[in-house]
Amino acid sequence: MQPAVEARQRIARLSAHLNPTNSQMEVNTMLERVDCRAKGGSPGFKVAILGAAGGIGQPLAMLMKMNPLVSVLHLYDVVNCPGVTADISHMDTGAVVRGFLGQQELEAALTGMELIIIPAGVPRKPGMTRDDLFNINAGIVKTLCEGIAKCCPNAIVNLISNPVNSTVPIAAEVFKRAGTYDPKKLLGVTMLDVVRANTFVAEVLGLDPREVDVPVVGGHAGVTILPLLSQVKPPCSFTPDETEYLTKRIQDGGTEVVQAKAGAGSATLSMAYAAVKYADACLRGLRGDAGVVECAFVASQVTELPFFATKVRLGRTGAEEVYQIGPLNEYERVGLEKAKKELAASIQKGISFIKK
Ligand SMILES: NC(=O)C1=CN([C@@H]2O[C@H](COP(=O)(O)OP(=O)(O)OC[C@H]3O[C@@H](n4cnc5c(N)ncnc54)[C@H](O)[C@@H]3O)[C@@H](O)[C@H]2O)C=CC1
Ligand SMILES: O=C([O-])CC(=O)C(=O)O
Repeated sequence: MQPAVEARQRIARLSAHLNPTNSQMEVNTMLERVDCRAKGGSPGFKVAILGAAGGIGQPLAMLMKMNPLVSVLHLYDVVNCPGVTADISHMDTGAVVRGFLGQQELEAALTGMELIIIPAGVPRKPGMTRDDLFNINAGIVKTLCEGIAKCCPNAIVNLISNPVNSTVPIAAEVFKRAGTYDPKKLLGVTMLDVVRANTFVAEVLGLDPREVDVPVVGGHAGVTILPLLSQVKPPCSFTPDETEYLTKRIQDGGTEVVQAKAGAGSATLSMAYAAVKYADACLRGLRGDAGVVECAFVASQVTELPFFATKVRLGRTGAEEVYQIGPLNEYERVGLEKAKKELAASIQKGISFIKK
């Protein structure tokens, strides 16, 4: 074809794409066509975000588009995805971005993906617990995981949707039913608890949060969030008052944001930051980097419970090693018993949702 003709046709396609009378779906299709030179061939991983148009999804999509380990970024949601995709796709970073709208495009969104991040679902309002989200979010997570089992059974899954203590067991049961369950690849994201713990502990110690490492074990709701202040690095000690203040503030960090947002949702920006920090660790593990260790809520034999959050080593196949809790002081031993009691019920609730 003559270069001039080709250029005119390309401009015609672009003007069609920019025509405000296009429906959302047409814009979506045109975006892929206009994107014809972008083959997604740069080195990196293929990542999908499910719930990409939400409060967490949008900043998460932006930060993943900035991650040099990502070559292809699929954005999926049941609403507003074409707009978010168009917006993010203009960023001059390496990852090729494609948008997918609605259940009929879920399979296309998932096919070929290596890491799936799921922030789909409703957030809390003041006065609610994370468990109050179960009735809506359980069904959403089930449907999305059925799609993953069918279209990308080998992908690593980072599950953010609450209540994480129940949605991770739900996902495991869906994958077991489909015959695709690999416990190493299903990771409940508890990174925000660690991010908060590092921040609040650094404040008390007068340190830079980037120098602080606080293991947070158990789960992701109230008393199941158990910061291990006796294992903080750099080594330090806390008074009983400091221990009480820090433990409560870390456990109630989510509620602090829900109340401050006063009905407009829960943590989104700090969560997107934490999700990207965690996804980046997963991608470095997949690449084969040594010594990538972060906390996550995973299938575990560390306690008598089938799932528990501790530090895990991330490698080419996912969570390749689940670390023990380590030595606890008396305050933490009491906290662990409370955490396990609540966790056992939340895990069972998730399992029963699929088995019923
Ligand atoms: N694990 C953690 O540390 C944290 C978890 N969360 C949880 O993350 C979830 C999302 O929170 P936000 O982004 O603030 O909520 P949001 O309501 O702003 O966004 C959720 C998005 O999910 C989409 N969605 C709903 N059903 C869907 C489906 N079937 N398939 C695909 N997408 C679907 C919605 O259209 C919306 O765009 C909530 O359950 C919240 O509790 C929030 C903060 C921290
Ligand atoms: O508190 C919520 O509902 C959201 C969440 O999980 C968190 O911010 O830790």
